[in-house]
Amino acid sequence: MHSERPRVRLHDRTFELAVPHGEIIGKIEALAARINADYGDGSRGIPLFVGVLNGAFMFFAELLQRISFPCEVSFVRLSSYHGTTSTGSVTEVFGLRENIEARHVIVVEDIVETGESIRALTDSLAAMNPATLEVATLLFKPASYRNYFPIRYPAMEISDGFIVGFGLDYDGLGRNLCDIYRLAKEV
Ligand SMILES: O=P(O)(O)OC[C@H]1O[C@H](OP(=O)(O)OP(=O)(O)O)[C@H](O)[C@@H]1O
Ligand code: HPA
Repeated sequence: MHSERPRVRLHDRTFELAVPHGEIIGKIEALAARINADYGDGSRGIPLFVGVLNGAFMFFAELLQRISFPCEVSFVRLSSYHGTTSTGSVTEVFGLRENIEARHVIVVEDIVETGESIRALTDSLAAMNPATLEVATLLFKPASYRNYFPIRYPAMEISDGFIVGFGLDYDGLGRNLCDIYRLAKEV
């Protein structure tokens, strides 16, 4: 049967609408309210939000506009490559200039799927001795998650399937879409 959902074509694939813009914003507002309730009393000093480029740029901007306590922002980039040893894939973290020791840090991701990226990032940041370290993510795929670090602040949980839009890409395309789309089944 033909689907009525709006579709976009990126490279060789078709994606269909999964989460419209208004619903995304509603989820971000609810998440910001939770974070404001947890951090807003000032007892944690000036928390630092660390956005993970590239994918988190749109979620980061929408979330931070709704944070009501004084805070600082910073960005990091993760770079994955396959090592020559049996340890396999290695992920390095670039770009953090702040000293995060004894600070309250919230990492902001677009999506947490297997948790490999967030494991590399939280391991690396935890070694710098922050007072607390939490993860906020626009999308969380619990069925794929294979990490130990708890994801305290997911805006949305989603089932498996490849997602684009609102910062997320398929081979470089789709980050500018204001809605979230899911890879359509081939017919
Ligand atoms: O939980 P995982 O299975 O590790 O997947 C999630 C990671 O994958 C994406 O990054 P990507 O390397 O595609 O970079 P991008 O942010 O530039 O799109 C996303 O931004 C997360 O960092
Ligand atoms: O579903 C996804 N879409 C785009 N990038 C991703 N990185 C991990 N999962 C995804």
